[in-house]
Amino acid sequence: MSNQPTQAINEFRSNSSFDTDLMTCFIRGGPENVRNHRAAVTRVEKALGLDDSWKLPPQYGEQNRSEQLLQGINASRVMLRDQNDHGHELFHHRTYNYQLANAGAFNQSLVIFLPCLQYLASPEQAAEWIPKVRSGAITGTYAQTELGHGTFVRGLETTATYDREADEFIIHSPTTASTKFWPGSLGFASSHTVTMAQLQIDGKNHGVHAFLTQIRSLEDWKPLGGIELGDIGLKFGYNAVDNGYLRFNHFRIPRTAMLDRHAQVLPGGKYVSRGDLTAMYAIMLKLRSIIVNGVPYNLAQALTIATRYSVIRTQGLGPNGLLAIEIPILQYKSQHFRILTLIAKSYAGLLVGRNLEAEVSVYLVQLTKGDHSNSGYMHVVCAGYKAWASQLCADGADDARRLCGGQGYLAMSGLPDIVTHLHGTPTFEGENYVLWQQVFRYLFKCTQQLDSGGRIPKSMRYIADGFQEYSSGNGRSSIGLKCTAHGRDFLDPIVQLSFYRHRSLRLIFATSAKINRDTTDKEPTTAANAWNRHMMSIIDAARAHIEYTGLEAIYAQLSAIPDEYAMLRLVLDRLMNLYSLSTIINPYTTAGITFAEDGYLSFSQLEDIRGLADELLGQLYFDAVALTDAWDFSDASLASAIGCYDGDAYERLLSWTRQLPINMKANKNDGVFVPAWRGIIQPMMDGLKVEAKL
Ligand SMILES: Cc1cc2nc3c(=O)[nH]c(=O)nc-3n(C[C@H](O)[C@H](O)[C@H](O)COP(=O)(O)OP(=O)(O)OC[C@H]3O[C@@H](n4cnc5c(N)ncnc54)[C@H](O)[C@@H]3O)c2cc1C
Repeated sequence: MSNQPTQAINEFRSNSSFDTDLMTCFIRGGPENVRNHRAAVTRVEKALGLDDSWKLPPQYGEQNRSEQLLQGINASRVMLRDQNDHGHELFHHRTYNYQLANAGAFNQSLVIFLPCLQYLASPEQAAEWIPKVRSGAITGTYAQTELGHGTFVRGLETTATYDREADEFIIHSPTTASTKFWPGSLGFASSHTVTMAQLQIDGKNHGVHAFLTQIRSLEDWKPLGGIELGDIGLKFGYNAVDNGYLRFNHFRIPRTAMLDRHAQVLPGGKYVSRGDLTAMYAIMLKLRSIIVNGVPYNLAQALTIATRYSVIRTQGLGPNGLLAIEIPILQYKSQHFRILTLIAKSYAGLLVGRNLEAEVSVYLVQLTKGDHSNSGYMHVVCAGYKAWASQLCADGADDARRLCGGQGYLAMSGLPDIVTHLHGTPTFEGENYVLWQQVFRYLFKCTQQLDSGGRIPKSMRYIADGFQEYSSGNGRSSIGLKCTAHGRDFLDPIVQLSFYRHRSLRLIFATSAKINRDTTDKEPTTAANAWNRHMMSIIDAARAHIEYTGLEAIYAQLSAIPDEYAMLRLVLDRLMNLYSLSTIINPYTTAGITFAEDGYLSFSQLEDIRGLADELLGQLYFDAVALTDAWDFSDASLASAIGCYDGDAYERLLSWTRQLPINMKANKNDGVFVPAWRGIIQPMMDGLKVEAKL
């Protein structure tokens, strides 16, 4: 190990402005959580043989598809066992290496299959099945998506037809497009699924319902008769899990296998609806909030690697090429800006996620009391934050990868796996562009209510307050409004919230006005066409609303920070100021246009904001390493040759490179890669010699 990089990285650590351990406790929710989590991760890493950071992690060897899956299934087994042996649920939502739980073969069982039973099953069904899932006696997944339909659930084609004689359902895949395709752990790791299928009784379709379906024998794990299934192959990411396909050929299950908390089929075929959507809402909201809470960790993983590497890597002789020694790349302003604004986003995601979790918990209690009054609002909040957080973190992690230059493109940097994993999140559990529309649909309804003199929910009060100012004539009445702040005013959260609020109101009312105009003009178009025509404005407005309420959530969290973390206020304030201001002036995105396009913020105000962002970057420079250390990722969980805690990137990368099986095998043959030499290169050379003679 060489000392130089460790010294460089430690210099940052000793110059940071806050206590890293205290920040870890803040991030993880207290010292006890930190201790328990560290102990569990250490046990799992040891059991998987990952605890020596100088040893090449197995995934960088020559793993084929089968070996990747085996490694993933084994890791999942170890996590499940650790939870059972030590009585905790730390891996229910995230794996030991912080991937969302659906990336682990049996974790899928806990993150989605289990909640389906908790919220969709009757008490009797739940009592029978839940203990089996918790202990691992059965493993399950959630089979909704089909080849032909993912987003549009009503379009699913799998059928569950009631057979009165046998008192059973016949589950069937009538077309190629109805093949279940994508569910995690479906290929080989699950014994059961919750299958979403169209319920048919006496030729009448009752819509999509959930059926607990055993798909494999618990004796020999063979697929049951009438079932064809398997893995869907290599994916962009998520390769340690067996996302699978499944076809049903008139497969029979008992009538009691329909999860019947909110609808039941009685013996003889009578359909009884309890009209209770609680269950569906609860699961969807919970899963989305898990994503919102999970993805900032993945962004922070990518940034931990990129920050450590940017401190130890030196390249070039300074901005003018005039310095005598090469400088750490973090000193280049573009690197400095990108890393710190991304770190700010990871903390923004953490705080928004925390706020959301609290809101979801309150809502779930309301639901258990039969109070649905908040359902529309909570649906919007979870959909919007899921779309916001998944995009922010996926894009951010990819930039973190680019921040490491060529090395970031190496699998052994750990970054491609983090990035590709994150890039699944904008797609599953509600495709983001579809979710943005759901957010706006709710906002649009609010504006229609106000137009007709009605009232809107209290949680949307800012829209009611802005109604007079912003609503008339395509939002034109807001055009003359100007922000009056200048200079250091922009560091005031109230000022920041005021221009996020302005932008959101303006876009919501202007977009609503455009849709209304198109549906009521002389040549009216249908509402659906108007919607489609203005979809990009719709997405802009929905985003602006979520970014405004997200910033409110961030400042609400900061103002309620417990006393024991008061010492962190300064650095967190700086970070959140940087997050809020750099969203407007970031030269790499066009998101800032909507803050200024109507003249609300002037050129000189934007310059003030740029100056303040610059000042914040300077204040946070030496905090960069500590801000990422504080997330407390072990070396094994990062699986990065260039991002280990000691900063010894070059030595470790070269060591791992030498351990690559392809190099080890070649070295046994004096550095010759025999199959390439014997099979291709040698015959080619021989051919060239013959040609040359001719
Ligand atoms: C890693 C991963 C894990 C998954 N795990 C599971 C699982 O466990 N169980 C399961 O059932 N499924 C799973 N899925 C499937 C996933 O839920 C679907 O892929 C997702 O719902 C998107 O649906 P789709 O593939 O049909 O995309 P499509 O809906 O076909 O989307 C394609 C494009 O069309 C656009 N589009 C579609 N509809 C609209 C619209 N109304 N307005 C505007 N644009 C639109 C989208 O924005 C997108 O750009 C998983 C997927 C991934 C990637």
